[in-house]
Amino acid sequence: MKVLRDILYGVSLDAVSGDTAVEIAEVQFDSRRVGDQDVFVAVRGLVSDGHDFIGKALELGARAIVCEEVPEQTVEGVTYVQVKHSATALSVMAANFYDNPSKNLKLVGVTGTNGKTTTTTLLHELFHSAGYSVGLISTIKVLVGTKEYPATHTTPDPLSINKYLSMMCGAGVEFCFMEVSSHGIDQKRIEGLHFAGAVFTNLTHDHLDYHGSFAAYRDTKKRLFDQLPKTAFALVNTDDKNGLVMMQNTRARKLTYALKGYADYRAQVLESQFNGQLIKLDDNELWSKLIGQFNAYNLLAIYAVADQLGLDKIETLRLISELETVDGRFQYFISPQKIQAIVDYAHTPDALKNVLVTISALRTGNENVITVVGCGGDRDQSKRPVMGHIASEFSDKVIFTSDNPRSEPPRSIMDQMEAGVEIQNKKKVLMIEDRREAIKTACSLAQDGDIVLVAGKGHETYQEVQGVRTEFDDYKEIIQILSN
Ligand SMILES: CC(=O)N[C@H]1[C@@H](OP(=O)(O)OP(=O)(O)OC[C@H]2O[C@@H](n3ccc(=O)[nH]c3=O)[C@H](O)[C@@H]2O)O[C@H](CO)[C@@H](O)[C@@H]1O[C@H](C)C(=O)N[C@@H](C)C(=O)N[C@H](CCC(=O)O)C(=O)O
Ligand SMILES: Nc1ncnc2c1ncn2[C@@H]1O[C@H](COP(=O)(O)OP(=O)(O)OP(=O)(O)O)[C@@H](O)[C@H]1O
Ligand SMILES: N[C@H](CCC[C@H](N)C(=O)O)C(=O)O
Ligand SMILES: [Mg+2]
Repeated sequence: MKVLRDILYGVSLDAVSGDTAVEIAEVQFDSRRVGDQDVFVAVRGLVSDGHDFIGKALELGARAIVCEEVPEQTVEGVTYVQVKHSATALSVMAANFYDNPSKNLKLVGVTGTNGKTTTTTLLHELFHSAGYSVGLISTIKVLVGTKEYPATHTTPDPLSINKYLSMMCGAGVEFCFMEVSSHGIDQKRIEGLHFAGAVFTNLTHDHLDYHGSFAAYRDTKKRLFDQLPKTAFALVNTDDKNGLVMMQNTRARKLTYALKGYADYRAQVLESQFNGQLIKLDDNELWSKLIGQFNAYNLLAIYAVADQLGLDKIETLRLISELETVDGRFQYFISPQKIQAIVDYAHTPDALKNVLVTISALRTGNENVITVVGCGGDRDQSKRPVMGHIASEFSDKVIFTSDNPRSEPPRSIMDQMEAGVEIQNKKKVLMIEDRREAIKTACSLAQDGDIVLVAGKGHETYQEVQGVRTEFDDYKEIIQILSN
């Protein structure tokens, strides 16, 4: 039990009616979860409005209501708190309710279009192998030390975030690495968190359906850096043209990393192969099993974070050289018939291009590249023709297929991808709606030495159609097909 007044500490209040000294069992933002003596925060969403569920929350026993508009009919004995912005209030309340756990460990947020899961997962691995107890909040999973919980979002809702952080504090976790998505920032899921540092990986085309424009998407990402305290570090990739923009208004210590331009932390790729790459990092040479220039950026970022958090540089380099590929990120398999398979989570134009350019550069002869790719339903439609163009331009054969069509007809998503294919590349394209059939066909077209890239779903273990998820795992599928 916590006292409402304490839970509201730091929330900017417009008006209060009723007692704020009441005891509260839990904070809730979903009326369906409300129990006796909870405080219900009514948040306006994209589909519905939490204010419409205040009555339901009261029926279920809510003791207090936090909202932007107090209902005309109020209930005796209930405390009503009016705020400007419920979602912001919810985050601050969630942090208070769990005793501000982000202040009791070192929390580092990683944002950017691509590389968040890779960077945070590698940081978790690195610090774990350096002997620390570490937390992770990512697209793939949440880790409290080594205990694993399933992820629902890349950046979960504020109650979940603070609950996990509080569990981490209880388990003696010293560092937590967390992905910060633009949805998370926009929906104020990270408000009220105390960050020790933040990293910006890059900014390219994604989520324009949600943010409306690239500028709005960029400004949303920037808010993570605007929010940092003076004691934190802000580490940005300055090879990305928006790197410096991120730091414009931050109070944090400004740090940069780059492969191309001048920066505080620098690296250079000296040699690349299918089994890894040789990187010069801070004047030391390092062999990593992670492939592609984009991973050189990720490795440089984690090296810089480790340095900022006080790890020994030489020990860090040794540990980085032992890091394994993250699930579903450039996962490589070579079949008995010498067909090379790569499963990668590239689901944005930039990621797809990076992966295909990396594959091209690693080709030793005239192996063909056969790409299987789709685009998610109910997500940014404008990236579909761009991804269609990239897939066909950088592959010898491309099969457009389904990738979580959600509520959309798969064929129409595939048609939008195909619309981006230039006339001279049209003959490279096949359209196979069923993803399993698409992968099978790609494998049957492949000859000795050829490369089959299956892009877009990476670690995902399901295919989502009309709200129903059926088991599907690209990596398992392709291994099974190629092993028979
Ligand atoms: C588009 C989007 O981000 N939507 C998120 C948003 O939902 P919403 O605005 O539709 O909420 P709503 O259904 O309108 O409900 C409004 C309020 O009424 C409440 N409600 C609703 C119904 C009811 O009976 N009672 C009730 O109290 C809801 O709990 C909510 O507080 O708020 C919900 C509660 O926090 C989120 O679960 C939901 O994520 C949906 C499921 C989602 O798919 N989000 C994706 C796009 C997302 O967030 N992705 C990013 C990553 C992107 C990337 O990595 O590239 C992420 O961080 O995961
Ligand atoms: N630093 C990087 N720059 C560009 N592309 C990258 C980088 N790191 C990874 N990628 C590509 O992007 C894909 C997604 O990587 P990752 O899962 O790490 O990104 P993310 O930012 O977590 O994505 P999401 O928004 O879905 O959470 C990878 O499979 C790879 O193709
Ligand atoms: N976090 C991203 C993941 C996209 C992965 C892709 N497989 C899809 O389902 O669109 C999103 O929700 O947009
Ligand atoms: Mg991620």
